[in-house]
Amino acid sequence: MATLADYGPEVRAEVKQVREVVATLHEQLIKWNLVVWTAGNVSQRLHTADLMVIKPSGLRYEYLTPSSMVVCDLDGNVVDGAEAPSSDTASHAYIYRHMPDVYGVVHTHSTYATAWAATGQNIPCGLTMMGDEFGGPVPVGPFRLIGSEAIGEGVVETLKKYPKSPAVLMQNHGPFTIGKDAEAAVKAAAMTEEVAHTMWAAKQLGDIIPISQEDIDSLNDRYTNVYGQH
Ligand SMILES: O=C(CO)[C@@H](O)[C@H](O)COP(=O)(O)O
Repeated sequence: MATLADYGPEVRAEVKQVREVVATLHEQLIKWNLVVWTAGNVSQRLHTADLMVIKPSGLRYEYLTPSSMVVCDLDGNVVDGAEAPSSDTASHAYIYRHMPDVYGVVHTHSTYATAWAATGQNIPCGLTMMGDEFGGPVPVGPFRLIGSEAIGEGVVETLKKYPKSPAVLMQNHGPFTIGKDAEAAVKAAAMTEEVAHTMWAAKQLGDIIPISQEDIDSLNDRYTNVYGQH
């Protein structure tokens, strides 16, 4: 099995940088109230080699450091790190192998998104923000047991049906989000929780007013191509 020493200086330099990024982004999961105790995980794929950096399993967030992040290949084998990698490593690896534009994956158990997952309901697209961020509803994925690539398969198969969504609510489990890097996937996790909360509150008040698909597409197009600094 390869070790990090088998890779060149460019790869080792990227590993160092990505370890820092991934360790620091776990602080954002706490800041946005997306995880409790040791639940949840962040990973980022490298550009210089078929490797990813992921959280160690079951370590409390306050003990996470760049050096405790685990480097794995895209089959989930450990290439560098003293700790055992996240329980969801094989699923993150599956997503990277099957979605070549994805360089960040995040899993949380954020409260409202996970409540929708427990009921097996898509979050309906009733907010302009959802048109922007998700291009439609936030979809529910199938129930899958933890510990293999089965969750990753469920995420990928669900996103084939909802290609604009950066999030899947795995049934009875919680959100898995993707992005062009780990920061984008963390943002998607925060946005998922925000809309899950608002749409839950809206349901308590009455019926959701749907937004037409044409308007959703227009919102998503503007947000993707015009919004922000270009
Ligand atoms: O729910 C799950 C497993 O999918 C995880 O979020 C655990 O709660 C945290 O697992 P580690 O990443 O610490 O192994």
